[in-house]
Amino acid sequence: MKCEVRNGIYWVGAIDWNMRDFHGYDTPKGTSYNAYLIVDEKVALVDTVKGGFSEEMFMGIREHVDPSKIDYVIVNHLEKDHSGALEDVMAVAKNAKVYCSTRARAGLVDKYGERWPMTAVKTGDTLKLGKKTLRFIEVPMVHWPDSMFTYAEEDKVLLSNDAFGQHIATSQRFEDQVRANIMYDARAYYANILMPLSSIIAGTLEKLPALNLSPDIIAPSHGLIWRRDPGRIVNAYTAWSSFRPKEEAVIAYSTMWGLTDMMARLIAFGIMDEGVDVRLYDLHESTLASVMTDLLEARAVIVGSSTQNNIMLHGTAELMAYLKGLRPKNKIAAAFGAYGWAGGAVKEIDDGLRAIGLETVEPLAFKHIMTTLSEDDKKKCIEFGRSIARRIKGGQA
Ligand SMILES: Cc1cc2nc3c(=O)[nH]c(=O)nc-3n(C[C@H](O)[C@H](O)[C@H](O)COP(=O)(O)O)c2cc1C
Repeated sequence: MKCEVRNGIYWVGAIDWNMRDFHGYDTPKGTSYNAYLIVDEKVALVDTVKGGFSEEMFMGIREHVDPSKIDYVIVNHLEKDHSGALEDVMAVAKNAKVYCSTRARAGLVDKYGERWPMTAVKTGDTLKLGKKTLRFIEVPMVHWPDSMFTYAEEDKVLLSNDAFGQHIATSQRFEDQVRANIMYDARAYYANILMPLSSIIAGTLEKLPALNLSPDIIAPSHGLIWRRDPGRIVNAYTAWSSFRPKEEAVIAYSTMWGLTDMMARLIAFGIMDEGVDVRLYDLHESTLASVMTDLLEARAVIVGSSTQNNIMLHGTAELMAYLKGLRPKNKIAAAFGAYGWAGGAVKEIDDGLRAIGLETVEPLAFKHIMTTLSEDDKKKCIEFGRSIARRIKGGQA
């Protein structure tokens, strides 16, 4: 498949239509591994693909050059979905030299030894290919300590590796060619992979103007390339990394016999009554990834579970572990749920939300052995939702 990104810069990646779980994050739409070939007097390959997809990448490369003619392989990131085919490339491109960050070099030496000539580069270092210049920008922890961007200076193409990506497999390569709203997929990717790195990402974004980067095209290592107004995705990252919230709430809960579900629905009514958007997820029916995608922009997260054997149900426990790792910030948080005798789940959730550092409100728990709520309890649920919504809007709870 031929795809020119701009002036001799080609997409030569692979499409993984069937990828459904990416290091534990649900990827219902699959993904792509984007490698880029830059053809000038010298030929550079920026990133490779996941192991097992080498032939698809070589087919793309052969559309433009004989793979043995590759002079440089730029490793923007060590992770196996990008460097998995490096060994295959180096076996064919016998004279190629590897360029990567110092940390990536250490990782490559660890795995492969000093098998190939490898040059460690730092921010501002350049590599001349002829008319084209590649500039390297280290971006540690966007996504791993070794991560790096490569900027094709004259063509204003930023090869951003894991930043600005989306997990989606499509027959098109550019975002402007796709009818679906890719911003949702970009948000899902950010929420489930990059959220815990937000303060570092915010700091990196602040530094970019001083580096004099003004990309016309942002070409990430997963999903579609941003060609139409790439500022949109940069602005979205600025908002996401600073946890700038919208007036929205997410309710996520688990239930055995439906009482906690009833509470959740009534809390949602209260939130809606105040004119605030809410989304509700039964955690035994929903993916954690979809919850996190909405939670990223929501001002409030309301987590529920009934008590089973003194603790929360496993669906909620999984969410709490997921939240702990992804470390959301700037959120109002509340716990709720039903129990039959001594309870335990709601306190456990409340303690967990506090430990994450969220702004918790007084939890709501009802003791009911039978799955029904009194009229008074129903009113309490609605008022619980209303008070959270008022807080979301910045007024008094
Ligand atoms: C298998 C099982 C174990 C339970 N364990 C506890 C428990 O340890 N402590 C408690 O207070 N209630 C316990 N309950 C009672 C439920 O928490 C109670 O019925 C609650 O109202 C159910 O809410 P739900 O319909 O949202 O699941 C248990 C119920 C079941 C079915």
